Order: sequence, then C-alpha cells, then structure tokens
Amino acid sequence: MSVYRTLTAAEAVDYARQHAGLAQPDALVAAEEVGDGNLNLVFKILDGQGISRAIVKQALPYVRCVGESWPLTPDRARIEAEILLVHGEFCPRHTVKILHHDAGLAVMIQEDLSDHLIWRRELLKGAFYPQAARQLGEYLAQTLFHTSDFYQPPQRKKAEVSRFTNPEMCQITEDLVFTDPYIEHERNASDPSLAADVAAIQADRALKAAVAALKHRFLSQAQALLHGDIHSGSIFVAQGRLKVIDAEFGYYGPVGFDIGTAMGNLLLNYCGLPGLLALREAAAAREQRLQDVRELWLAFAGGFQALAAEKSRDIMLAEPDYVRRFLREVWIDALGYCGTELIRRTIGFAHVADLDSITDESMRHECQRHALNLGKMLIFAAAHISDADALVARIRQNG
Ligand SMILES: Nc1ncnc2c1ncn2[C@@H]1O[C@H](COP(=O)(O)OP(=O)(O)O)[C@@H](O)[C@H]1O
Ligand SMILES: CSC[C@H]1O[C@H](OP(=O)(O)O)[C@H](O)[C@@H]1O
Repeated sequence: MSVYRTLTAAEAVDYARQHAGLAQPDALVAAEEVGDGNLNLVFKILDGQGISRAIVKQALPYVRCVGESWPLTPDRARIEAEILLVHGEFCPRHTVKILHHDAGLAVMIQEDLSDHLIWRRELLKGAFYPQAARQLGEYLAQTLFHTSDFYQPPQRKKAEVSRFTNPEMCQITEDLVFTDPYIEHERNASDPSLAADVAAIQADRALKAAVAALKHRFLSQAQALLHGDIHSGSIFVAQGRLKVIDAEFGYYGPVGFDIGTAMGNLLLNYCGLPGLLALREAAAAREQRLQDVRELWLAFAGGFQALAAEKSRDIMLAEPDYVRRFLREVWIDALGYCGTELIRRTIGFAHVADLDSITDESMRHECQRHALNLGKMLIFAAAHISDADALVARIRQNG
C-alpha cells in the first residue's frame, strides 16, 4: 500500500497514466482541479485536445472548505471507492465506475462524467429530467435491497458492517444533521432575519425529541449499505441517464436516511424555486419537483418490493406482510430524515444553492422559512402521512 502524500496536478496525470487502464495512457497530458465539494481534491485528467479522459479524486487529511483546523480521516476515500464498487455491482447503470483505488494514497480513479451535468445545477435553472427521479429510486432499491438482510447472508452482512464502519464521517452527519441545528453552535450559519425562527426551533422540546428519535435510529439501525449523502449535487444527469457519485459518508444505516436525504434535496429546490425563477416557470418546476418526489418513492418502494419477492434469501423476511411492514417503517423514517435535511441545509453548517443563491433578500428569507416549516411538519406528521399522494397533498397545503 502506498504512503499518503497530496498529489500535485502533474502527479495526478502520472497516476492516471499508470492506473486508469486507458488504451493510450501517454495521451494524458494535463490535469485541472475542479473540486467544488466541501471535502476533497478532484482532478480532471486531460488529453492533448483538452478532453477529460478520467477523474482522479483524492481525500485530503482535513475538511477542504475549512482547512487543517478540521482534520478528517483520509480513509473516507477507501470507504467511498469500496461502496461505489458494491453499489456498482448491484446497479451499474446508475453508479459511477471506479477504475482503480489505493487506500494508502486515499485516491481513486473514476470514469469521467463530463458528458453529464450535476442535477442540482440543472434544477436551479428549472431544467427537467423526467426520468431522473425514477432512476434514482431504482438505484436506491437495488443498492439498499442487495446490501440488506433480505439478501445478504447474515455472516457476510456482519463482516460488511465492519468493513464499512465509518465513524468519523458518521459523526459529521450526527453533529451537522441531528444536533447542531437544534442547539446554539458556532458551526451553524443562518441569515440574521431568521433569528426568531432559529430560536423557536432550538426551544421546541417536542421537535428535539422527534429529531432525537431519528438520530438514535441513524446511530443504531444497520439496515443496509447507504450512500450516506445522496443530494442532487452528488448526482449527474443527462437525457435518460443518471449516475451517482460521492459516497464517502456511507455506512450501514437506516434505509430511510438515503430516501429522505434524496427527497429533502428535491424539496429544498421546491422551496427555493419562487426565488430562482419567474412566477410561471417556478410554478411549473414546482409541479415537476412534486412529481419527482412521488416517482422517487414509488420507484424505490416498487423496486424493493419486487426484489424482496424474487430474490430474498431470508425466507422469514420475505413474508409479504413483513415486506410491507418494513417499507412502511422506511417511509416514516424517510419523511423524518427529509425534514431534518430541510432544516440542516437552511440553518446548519452546509447550505445549498437552491436557497442561498436567491439574490432577493426578502424572497430568500421567505423560501428559507418555507423550508424550515416544511421540515418541521414532516418530522411531526411522518407517521400520519399514508402514501406518496398524501405527501404531495400535505406539501401543497404547507405553501
Ligand atoms: N466522475 C466525475 N466526472 C466528472 N466530474 C466529476 C466526477 N466526480 C466529481 N466531479 C466534479 O467534481 C466535483 C466535486 O466532486 P465530489 O465527488 O462531489 O467532491 P466532494 O467529495 O469534495 O464533495 C463535482 O461537483 C463535479 O463537478
Ligand atoms: C464538513 S462536511 C459538510 C457537508 O458536506 C458534505 O456535502 P458535500 O457532498 O457537498 O461535500 C456533507 O453533506 C456534509 O454534511
């Protein structure tokens, strides 16, 4: 195993030449660092025509957007690469291909997806990808079913839980999603005019108890190998195509966390649209987002149910009444986690462009308040929302 060092652009090119497995490695001549996430270095490796042929992604030993004052395990790169390999085995159509990885250097080489676009950026412009939500639901059904106890032999599953124990990254989620927004914390960030809303959230004992229950399940329910941070910025789309990247927060956790995070990011866009687009376009795009949320759930639940009927290896778990009961539990969890994502992306450490890029201040605050209220409603009402149509009706009632 190699010893860790941070790669320069020139070293990234050499590395790709040696390890990407391309037919003409010497055609690779330059690298461009394009990382725009919170954590890592990402190089596009270019040929003589300036066309990107592969991606070299390396974990830094700290949180990139903060600096060396926030150290962070580079082992997250091994976990990310290995999760994407597992997910790629079960859903190759919608998982980025990992061409090579090295745990010592905390580096991986991925297929280049430059012929796709980041979904969040498309959603900000009001662009609609009618198949994307269904494809994301399919990715979630395949990856979560095949890594769950429905499919994995129990001894192998326990070994996998251990291989993917990801304590430092989980702690970030535990803190940033489930704790900081509900207390005064220096990592939180929100517009000063939301101060009263923030104070109300932080004083709401019933809300804190409901979020505590969600946090407890995140801490203790090893149901399946999650992506762990499946937001629209970690999803590439093109017409009829969708690919998931960036699984470094993954671990064995509650299935509803992935579903809720994905839904939450679609709903953050729903809340932000009136501040991002003109009235008519915003209204149309909002309808598409509601359709996306519905499709996402139906594709996931339908896919999981079909896989459970066809491929479950545990004959007890395969009992159709139990599968239905399990999916009901996932639904309730997902609505709760959708609520916590809406809240943490509005008043916590890591925000989203769907709200923060709204330039009109009062409109931005209105959209942010909407996200907070929708988040609270979902956390409280989760167990009383029967299905995807009832969810859409509730969201409409909420504003
Ligand atoms: N496989 C890929 N193909 C093309 N561009 C990529 C690929 N992976 C990452 N990128 C680019 O790098 C950016 C950051 O990647 P990401 O994996 O989200 O980093 P981080 O882990 O720091 O959040 C993406 O938004 C995208 O623009
Ligand atoms: C200190 S990490 C903050 C935040 O960043 C991650 O998102 P991204 O995919 O944009 O890097 C994750 O959501 C973390 O909660």
